[in-house]
Amino acid sequence: MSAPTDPSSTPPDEAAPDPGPPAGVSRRALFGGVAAAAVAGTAVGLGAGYGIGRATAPTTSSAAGTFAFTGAHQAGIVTPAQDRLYLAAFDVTAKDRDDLVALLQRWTTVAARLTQGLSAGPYGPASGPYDAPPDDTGEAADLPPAGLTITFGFGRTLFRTAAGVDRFGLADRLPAGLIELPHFPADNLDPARSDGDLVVQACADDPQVAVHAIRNLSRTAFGAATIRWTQLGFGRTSSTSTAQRTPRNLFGFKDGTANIKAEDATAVDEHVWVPASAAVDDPASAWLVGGSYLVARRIRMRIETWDRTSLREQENLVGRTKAEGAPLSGGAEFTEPDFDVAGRGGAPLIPLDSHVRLAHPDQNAGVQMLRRGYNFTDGNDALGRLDAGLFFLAFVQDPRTHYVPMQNTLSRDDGLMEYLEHTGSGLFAVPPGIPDGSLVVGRDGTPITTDASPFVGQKLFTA
Ligand SMILES: C=CC1=C(C)c2cc3[nH]c(cc4nc(cc5[nH]c(cc1n2)c(C)c5CCC(=O)O)C(CCC(=O)O)=C4C)c(C)c3C=C
Ligand SMILES: [Fe+2]
Repeated sequence: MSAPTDPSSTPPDEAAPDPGPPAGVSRRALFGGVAAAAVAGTAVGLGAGYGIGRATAPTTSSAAGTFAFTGAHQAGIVTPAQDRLYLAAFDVTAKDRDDLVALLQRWTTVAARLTQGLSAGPYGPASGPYDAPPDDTGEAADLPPAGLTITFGFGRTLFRTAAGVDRFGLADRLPAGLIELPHFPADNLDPARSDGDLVVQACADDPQVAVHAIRNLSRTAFGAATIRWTQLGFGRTSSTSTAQRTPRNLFGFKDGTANIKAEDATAVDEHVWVPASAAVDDPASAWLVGGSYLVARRIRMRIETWDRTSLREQENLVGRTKAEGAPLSGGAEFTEPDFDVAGRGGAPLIPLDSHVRLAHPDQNAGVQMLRRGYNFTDGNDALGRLDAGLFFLAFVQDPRTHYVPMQNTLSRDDGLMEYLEHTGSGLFAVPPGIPDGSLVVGRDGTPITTDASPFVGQKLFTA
């Protein structure tokens, strides 16, 4: 048993900000783990001042596996999709605006620490006052940061409850795009897997790191917010960078081929970030400029039926080959589909009810979305069928133009729908990032936040 720590002692990493370089102390410092030169992936490039920052292009320290927490946009959107997801939607129980702000401040501090490979609190899992619970739960103590990103979003009910109550004085800040999603044909949504006042998306290359993040944020929310629903995901179903290979979904098809890639700055600007012009028409959304909207849909896939479907039918439903992911009109994976090419019988090679035809920008007024979904399996039903599918996540500039029309088309006409059932749903406004250099770190590389520090979504309360 280790010796009790003097409760009156200063937490190890809460010394005054220091202009010297981060000393490379571990998040798991007390277990002698990974060096939190983690912060180095970004801080080294920033020089004196040591803001925890991100350059325009997403940066990571390959050695430490960290993504910067700050930047114009939150990490976890255009940063390369990691292999694992743990997402949690929360209901806010805080009674007033100040308590809500305090929660977001605490979350900002913890997220800044965790993403940089530090423990949730300054003492870590096995130190601090002996008669108090440790300030970190400990299950990630010996693990590397695993590229952890934590992304926060706000649901419509944060601004106005379903009954129309403005709990936090935010009703006049409800962005016009944060709509109540309509009922789509064949939706079978479970309210217990839908909506929420707040959402936290934790992505990492190690599931334990992602779970640790949500657990510690949930713990930090005690008395102010409770978990409403969660979703674990594995095997990302999209690539968000040209450097990534295209993964496969549970139907066995490559997924993410035609996704927006981070390197395509024009497409990202045009389809992902909320532009300044949005605030001209809708001043309530001014705080969201530089942010995005997150659409989350839990889509159960009828795996057993699919597995009894011929390869020909599978390919026709998707509109691409199963092996390579090439369009049925010919070429290789990244060849543009040609929807006009017809087969010998005169029918189009890419069927009219195929998924890629109906989801293609040509059929959707040119809109694109940044898909960032994950596979899931959540056990089985009473008939022994897997409760498995695709947890569809997409970041879009405006769900009214970039999601709802496409989902209506797919739900109505997509042949794939026979094999799908939408069982959960959420729409969240994702605020922009915290400016580079605005969170200070101390000598040991630890973020030091005060009541005056910026916090995620701050503009919602001030702008
Ligand atoms: C509303 C948007 C979409 C939902 C919901 C959706 C569900 C879904 N998709 C697949 C499998 C594939 N989707 C593919 C492409 C694709 N899908 C969407 C949108 C939604 N998918 C778009 C915008 C695109 C790109 C279309 C294009 O520009 O060509 C593909 C092909 C490979 C790829 O480009 O990613 C597959 C395969 C499943 C299984 C699914 C629900 C469970
Ligand atoms: Fe799709």
